[in-house]
Amino acid sequence: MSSVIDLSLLKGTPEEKAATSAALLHTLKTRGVAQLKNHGLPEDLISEMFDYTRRFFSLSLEDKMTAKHPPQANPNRGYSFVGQESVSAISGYEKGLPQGQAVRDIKETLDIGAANDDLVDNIWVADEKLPGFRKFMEDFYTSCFKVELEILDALAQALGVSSSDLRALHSKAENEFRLLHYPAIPASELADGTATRIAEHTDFGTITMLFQDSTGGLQVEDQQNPGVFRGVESGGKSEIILNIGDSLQRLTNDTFRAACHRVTYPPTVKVGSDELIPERYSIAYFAKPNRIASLFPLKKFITPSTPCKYEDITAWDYNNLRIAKLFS
Ligand SMILES: O=C(O)CCC(=O)C(=O)O
Ligand SMILES: [Fe+2]
Repeated sequence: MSSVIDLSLLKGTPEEKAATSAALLHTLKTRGVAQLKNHGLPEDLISEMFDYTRRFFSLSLEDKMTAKHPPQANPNRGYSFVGQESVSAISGYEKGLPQGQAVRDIKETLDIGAANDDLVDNIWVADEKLPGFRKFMEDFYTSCFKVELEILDALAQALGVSSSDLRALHSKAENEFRLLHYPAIPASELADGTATRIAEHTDFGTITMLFQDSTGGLQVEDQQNPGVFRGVESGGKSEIILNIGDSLQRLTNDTFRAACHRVTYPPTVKVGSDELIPERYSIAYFAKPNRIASLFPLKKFITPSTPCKYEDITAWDYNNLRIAKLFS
């Protein structure tokens, strides 16, 4: 079955909406990720976003460091240089596996939040370094929020929960948005397993909407076959790759499990060869519940045969618990 889902059908007849929502749920539960087309974000806008992303990372290190991410995890805003953040510190978290196996991520990132966030300000390079960048990214964030709400409605329908309740949990748009650049490196640098592009992990929020260029290398763990990772080939830059994060896993008491994913060699490059792995750009929009929202599983998912698996915690406390390890 093709896992590319036409999101415009959510605006179709009630039958089309129900079938599309069900297909989304099924794909996420089996494959771990769903590839979405006709989601409403114009192709030109996405091209421009990749263009700005490329231009940001092409600035000198000195310029990028004028917007530097603090050395600690919080506030999670600004530019992180190659080596600053290590995702392997949290690999296996939701599986309860031992953590902290040291693998370096060879990536640089820029973390962005809502322009009007109550708690945390964004950290930008001066506008004259990259005119229009800030405005573009702030607007793009808002456009992603609209798509997020449509996806949440569809998931609510397929799960049989109230879509207004799920929307209410996300009403403040306290989301995060990350630009990523994986520089070109010789394949031999990844050969001994002490470095990768991004180590395996689950995202912390509700859902993640990811855009990737055509380089490849993104892999997701099959939900039915733990330990088996499959490549997610790019269906073009404007495709959204959707995955579930830890917060939705908790809210649904494991009905949905967060998809474990990583980025490594693209399929075109032979493992351990001395070929150059081409650079790669991606953009991730992490939809998160409001900071004050409770992540206690929703009533519908607590039954005699599926007893509650999680303690109560706010989304913000949970998020901070998870990110604390990333920059230590
Ligand atoms: O670069 C990618 O495709 C994935 C990035 C990612 O998983 C993340 O930033 O959480
Ligand atoms: Fe991720």
